Amino acid sequence: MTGSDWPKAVLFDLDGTLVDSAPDIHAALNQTLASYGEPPFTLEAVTRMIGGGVPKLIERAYAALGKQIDPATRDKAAERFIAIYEPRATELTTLTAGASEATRAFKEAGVPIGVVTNKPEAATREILAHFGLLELLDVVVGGDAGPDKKPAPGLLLLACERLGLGVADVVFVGDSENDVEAAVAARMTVIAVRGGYTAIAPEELGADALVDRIDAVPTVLASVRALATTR
Ligand SMILES: O=C(O)COP(=O)(O)O
Ligand SMILES: [Mg+2]
Repeated sequence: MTGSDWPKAVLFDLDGTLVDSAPDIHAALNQTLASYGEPPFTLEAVTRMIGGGVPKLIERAYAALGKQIDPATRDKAAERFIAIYEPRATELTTLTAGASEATRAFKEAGVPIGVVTNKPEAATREILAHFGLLELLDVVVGGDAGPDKKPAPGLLLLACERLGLGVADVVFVGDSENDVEAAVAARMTVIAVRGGYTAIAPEELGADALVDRIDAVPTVLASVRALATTR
C-alpha cells in the first residue's frame, strides 16, 4: 500500500478519536453541576454524554437528572463549564493509542491533516498543542466556528473550504454517530475508530470502514477510497 491511494487530506475528530478527554470533561462537568447544587455523575455516564458539544453536554446532564433546562440557563451553564474546563483541559487527558503515529504518517507523506470537533476551538488548540499535534495540522475547526455542530455537515465543509479541497478529496475519521452523520450529510468518506465515545455499537455507526485503532487508518484507505467512488 502506498500513499498514492490516499486522499488529498484527512480530517480527524478530537474527543474519543485523537484524545481520551473524558476524565477532564467529567471533572469539569461535575464541578459545574456542584456549583448549581447538583449531584455528580460517574466517568462512564459522562463519557456517553460527550460528542455533541458543550451545550449538548449540559442538556444531557440535566436530562439524566430528570430536569428540563431552558436554553438561556443551559448557555450560562455551558459558559461556566468552559471557564472551568479550559484551564484544566490537559490534566487527565491522554492521546489515544496510535494517534501520534496516524497523524505523523500522513504528515510525513505530505497529506494535509486537520481536526474537526464540536469542542470550542480555544480548548481544542490548547489540547493539540499540549500533545505536539497543533504544529502538524493544516486546519482546526471547533464547534464555535460558526456553522451548526456535527451531525450537521457545516464544520466539515468549512474545513474543506479552508483546505481548498472538495469533499470527495477528503476522508474523515471519527468515533461517534455525530461524525458519521456529518460526513454522510457532507458526502464525505468516513472511517470510524472503535473504543470512542458512543452509545451505539461501532459496527452500527454506518461508517465506510471501521478500525480497531486509529493507526490502522492509513492501511484501510485503499479499500475505503474504492468504495467511495461508488457512493
Ligand atoms: O462534545 C464535544 O465537546 C466534542 O466532541 P468531538 O471532539 O467528539 O466532536
Ligand atoms: Mg468524538
